[in-house]
Amino acid sequence: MSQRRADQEEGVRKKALLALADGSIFRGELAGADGTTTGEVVFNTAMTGYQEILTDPSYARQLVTLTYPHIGNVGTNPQDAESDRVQAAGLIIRDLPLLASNWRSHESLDAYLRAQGTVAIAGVDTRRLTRLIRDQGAQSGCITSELDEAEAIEQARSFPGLKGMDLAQAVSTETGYEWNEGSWQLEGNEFRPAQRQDFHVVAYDFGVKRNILRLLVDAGCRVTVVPARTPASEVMSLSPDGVFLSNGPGDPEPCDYAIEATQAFLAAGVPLFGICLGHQLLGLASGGQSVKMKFGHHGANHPVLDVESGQVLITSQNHGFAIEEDSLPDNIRVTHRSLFDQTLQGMAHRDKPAFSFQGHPEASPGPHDAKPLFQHFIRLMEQVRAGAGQQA
Ligand SMILES: NC(=O)CC[C@H](N)C(=O)O
Repeated sequence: MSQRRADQEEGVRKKALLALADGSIFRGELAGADGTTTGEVVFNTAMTGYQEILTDPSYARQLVTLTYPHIGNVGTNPQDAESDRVQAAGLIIRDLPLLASNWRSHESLDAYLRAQGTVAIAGVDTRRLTRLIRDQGAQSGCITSELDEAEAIEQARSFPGLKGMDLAQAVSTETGYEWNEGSWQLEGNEFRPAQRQDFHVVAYDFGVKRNILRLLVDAGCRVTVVPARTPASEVMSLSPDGVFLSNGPGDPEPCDYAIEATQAFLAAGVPLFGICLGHQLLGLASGGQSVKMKFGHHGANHPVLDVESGQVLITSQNHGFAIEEDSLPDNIRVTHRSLFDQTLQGMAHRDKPAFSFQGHPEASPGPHDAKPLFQHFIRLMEQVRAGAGQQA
């Protein structure tokens, strides 16, 4: 059913601007909440999944530019959120359609953003902005419906950038909980209930996306989610078959508590699977180094080479930091590389049951080519349980 967006007409007409730290100004109209927001400006090239992107905790403190020009066509719904709220610091789009139309839609994007207090700007020349970021690198920005140009530039410059920022503990859950919900099913428009619970997985929440937890449940895991700063000893007392290191925002390097815990799991030979920030933490815990990328990878169609099989996976990506392949010790083998820039996309320990992936096998949004990695984690837990193997 179509929803007329009469309630947002006023908001769309109100002027807003985006200022970058380099002094660039983009003029547009306010979409979402009135006010001012700052963060690191990045671009995402996915053509679908704006609600999943907005609610992905890995986007904390970032102003997300969506390069697909029409954003809002299918409205928003309660099921597609990857966490309990909008996590991106702001949204930058070309065109906010006048109608939101989809059988699952509950609310227009504009109304949703306003309810969430998220400042967004529409009518921006996102192609110019994306080229600027691609050429000069991600930079700090400010979206405002209330400041003048000079004030907005000053605000943009006051945002220090994500390098050195530990945001994982800022977005993590305060208390542990059990997660029992499987993936969303078209039939019945509902989430698949947990079926088997063959393995107990403790999942660190550094900003975890719900679809990761759902795919662990689908794969036959009982999932206990724990806060980012939970010591390894506490996790070990839960007798997990495996430990999962989640995605999350910010720089992995200052997360010393998580790096330390990961080292303890490696030493104990517990099966480990890391996604995105979790991959970076495994890299650091293994002796590697992380770097801030020029503008990162944010999209849903990035080709990644599976080094051993020679297969190319089309993947979902969202990261601004990376582990440097050259910094990895000899006991790590490279399993995946980006075909865009050859950066490290996946690795495994040769002598421990630990592996990780830089992209997003849970997609949401994006293609499912890398989804078999969840089965790989299951096989690893099976092998360790059977005492048959120590390699990822
Ligand atoms: N999605 C993620 O987990 C992102 C990891 C990290 N914050 C980065 O930007 O590289």
